[in-house]
Amino acid sequence: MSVVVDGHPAPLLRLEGVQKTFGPTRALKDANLTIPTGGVVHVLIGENGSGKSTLLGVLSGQIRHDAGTVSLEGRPVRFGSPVAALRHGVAMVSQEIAVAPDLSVAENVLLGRGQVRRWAGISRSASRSKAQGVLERLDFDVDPDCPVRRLRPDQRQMVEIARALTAEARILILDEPTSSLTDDEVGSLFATVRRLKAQGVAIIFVSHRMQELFEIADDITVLRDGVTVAEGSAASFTPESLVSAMLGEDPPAGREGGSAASAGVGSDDPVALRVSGLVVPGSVEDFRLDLRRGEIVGLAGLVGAGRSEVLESIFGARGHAAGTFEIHGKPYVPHGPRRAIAHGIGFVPADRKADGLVLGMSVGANMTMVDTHDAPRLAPPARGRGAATVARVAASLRLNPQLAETGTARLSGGNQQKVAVAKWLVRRPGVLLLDEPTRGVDVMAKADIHQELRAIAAAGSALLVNSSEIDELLTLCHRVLVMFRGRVVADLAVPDTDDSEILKLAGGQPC
Ligand SMILES: Nc1ncnc2c1ncn2[C@@H]1O[C@H](COP(=O)(O)OP(=O)(O)OP(=O)(O)O)[C@@H](O)[C@H]1O
Repeated sequence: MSVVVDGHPAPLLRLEGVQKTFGPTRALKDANLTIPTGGVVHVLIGENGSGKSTLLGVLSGQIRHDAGTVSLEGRPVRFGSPVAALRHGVAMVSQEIAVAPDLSVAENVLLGRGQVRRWAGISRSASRSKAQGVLERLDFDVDPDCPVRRLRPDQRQMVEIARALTAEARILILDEPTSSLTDDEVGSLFATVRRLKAQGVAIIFVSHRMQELFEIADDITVLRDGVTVAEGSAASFTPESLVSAMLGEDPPAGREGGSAASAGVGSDDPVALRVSGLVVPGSVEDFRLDLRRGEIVGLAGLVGAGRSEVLESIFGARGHAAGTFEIHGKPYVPHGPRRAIAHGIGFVPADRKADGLVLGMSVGANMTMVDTHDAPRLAPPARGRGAATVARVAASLRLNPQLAETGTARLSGGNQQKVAVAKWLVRRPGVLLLDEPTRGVDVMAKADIHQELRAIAAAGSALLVNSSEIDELLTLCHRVLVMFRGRVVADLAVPDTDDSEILKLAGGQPC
C-alpha cells in the first residue's frame, strides 16, 4: 500500500536533499529526483563528475548517503546493499556489464535468486522455463542454454536486464546502456525499454548522447556539481537548454560541427602508417590502409566486424597471422606496446580501466607516463617535466587542475576517459590509434576531445579512430573505412557520404 499525501498517492520514488561526501569531494550536495509513477523513462544527465553514478549508487544500495531521504511510495528507505535494493524492486544494470561468461543465458538470468541451486530443490528444467518466460517478456530471441560468452555486448546487456526483471524490478536503472552499442543495437535496446515501460516499469536512463535521450525520455533531471539544477518533462527542454543547465552558462559557440575534412589531406602528403594484407584469424581479412600525415581515418562497422582487432594488431597488443607495416616509410613489425610507442604509435584502448590507465597512480602521473620522448619504457617521468603541456591539455579537456594529484581510480568514468586520451595529446605521437575515444564523456567534453584531436592532426599526427557512433566519425574524420565481417567493404570520403550509407554497408548491404 502506498502512502497518500494531500489526497494524492505518494510518488513511486523520491530523492530529496541527498548528500554524499568522499574524503574532500562533495559528490552530492543537494540531489533531488522524483518519479511519480511506473511506466516512464526518466533520463538523468550532467557533466562528467556531476554526481550521476553516486546518485545511482545510493539508489541501488551500493553507496550509503550521508544525509537526505530516499522514499518509495512515500516510505523512507535506506538500502544497505544492492540485494536490499532489489528486495524493494530497484535494480541497476551498470556500465560494466556483469555477467558470468561461462554460465548459460538461463543460469545468468536466474543468478543470485537461488533458483539454479540444485540442492535447493529447484530443477534445471523449472529454472530454464522460468528464465525462458522472462526472455519472452523481453522478446529476446536467444537460446537459454547458450553460454553467455558467445553473446554480443548488446545481448549480454539484455541478459542483465532479464536478470533484473526476474527479481521483479519496478525501477530499473540503466547506467549509460548505449555507450558500447552500435547505432542499430541502440534501436533494439530502445524497443526493449519501450516494452518495459508499457509493462509499468519505471526506467532511469543515463546517457551523454543528446539525440538519443530526447528520443527515449519522458522526464529529465539535470545534475550539476552534485546539485539538481533542473527537472521537468523532456518536452520542456531543448538540447541547448539542457546543455546550459548542465554547464550553468550558455554553451560556447562553434565547438562542434565542421568536419576535419576541411583541413584537406592530399595524396601528396606522406604516408605515416602503411598496413598491407593484415590478417587476424577469425577477425580481420586482408586489411590495407595508407594513413597520411595529418589525416583522420575512421573505422565503422557492427560489433564483431574486426575494427578493434585492427587497432590492437597495429599496436602489437594482439598477434596477427599475416601483414606488413611501415611507419613513415620504414618497416615496422608490431611486437608489444613498448615497441609501438618507440616507433611513435599511440593507442587509446576501448577498455580504459584494464588497458588505458594505471588506476593506482595519480592523474598527473598517468598523463605524463608516455611522454618519454626518447626512452621507449613506460615510466612516470621526473616531477614537473612537461608540466606546462599537461596543464594546457588538462584545461582544454576541462579536467580540474586540482585533480593532478588525485588517484585516477577516484575519478568519475568520463573523467578517466579524458585522462586516457589526454596522455596521448601530451605526447602527440606520429600515429595515434583510438578505440571509442569519447565513450562515457559528456557532450561538451566530447566536442573538446574532437577539437584537440583535430589540432594534433593539423600539427602532423595521423589518426585512426574506431567508433560505434557514425555521427562521431562523420564529425571527426576525413574518410571512413566500413568493415563487414573482417573485411573493408568501402572507403568513403566524408563529405560524400552519410550515416544511412554507412549503416547499410556495415550491415553487409551493397549501396
Ligand atoms: N569512491 C570515490 N572516492 C572518491 N571520490 C569519488 C568516488 N566516487 C566518486 N567520486 C567523486 O565524486 C564526484 C562525482 O562522481 P560521479 O562518478 O558520481 O560522477 P558522474 O556524474 O557519474 O560522472 P561520469 O559522467 O563521468 O560517469 C567526482 O568528483 C568523483 O571524482
